[in-house]
Amino acid sequence: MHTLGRLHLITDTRPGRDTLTVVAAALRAGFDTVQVRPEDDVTDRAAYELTVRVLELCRAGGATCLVNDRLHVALAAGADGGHVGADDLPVAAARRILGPGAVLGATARNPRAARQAVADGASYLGVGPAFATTTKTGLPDAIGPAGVRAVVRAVDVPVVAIGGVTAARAAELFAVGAHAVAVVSAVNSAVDPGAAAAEFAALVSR
Ligand SMILES: Cc1ncc(COP(=O)(O)OP(=O)(O)O)c(N)n1
Ligand SMILES: Cc1ncsc1CCOP(=O)(O)O
Ligand SMILES: [Mg+2]
Repeated sequence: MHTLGRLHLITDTRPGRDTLTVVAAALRAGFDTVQVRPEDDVTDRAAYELTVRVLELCRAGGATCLVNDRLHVALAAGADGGHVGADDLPVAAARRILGPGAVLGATARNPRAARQAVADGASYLGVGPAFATTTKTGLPDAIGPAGVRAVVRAVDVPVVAIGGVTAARAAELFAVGAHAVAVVSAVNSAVDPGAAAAEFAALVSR
């Protein structure tokens, strides 16, 4: 039984987004994990202040709070852990920084990379892009549910499927063994983020 949540909201700090309002609405709807993911042009000070505010919301809602890339911000704010990918600190170094008890996610797109990330200390894997997305540039082609399944079969830590995930497509990912889904635009860019989040929540409460 995994204690990691099944619905991960990733913050969207791009201009025009009301990050904290979306986080609050998603938590009310049933999201159980928030990953603070400041864009690269966001200062550490602003990233820290955002994390402190998100963490308050997560604590009030019993949710887990993770920070993407900036592990010093995660530690300084007292978040539950962090997430690293190929351009970030290596997984083993991230584990040394966060300590043995923290949640540590690592991006992995194939079974070999997945096994290595787990050996290096990852407690969950972010796997994708599951489907095409425009939220992050420079990504490889989508791996689809079959690619997610290949990673699920290779490791014994929770797999969090990411990339182009909508409520309509999430069921396919759960069906191949993904423990969780992580979403940016499906909730942050929705006209009604709370309603969009509720559609995801309905999938996991069945
Ligand atoms: C759950 C989850 N999976 C994958 C990622 C992507 O991390 P990374 O490859 O380091 O890319 P950036 O998000 O840092 O641009 C993630 N953040 N979360
Ligand atoms: C950060 C990241 N890593 C792989 S896909 C992705 C972005 C996911 O965003 P969306 O849910 O809008 O497709
Ligand atoms: Mg990263």
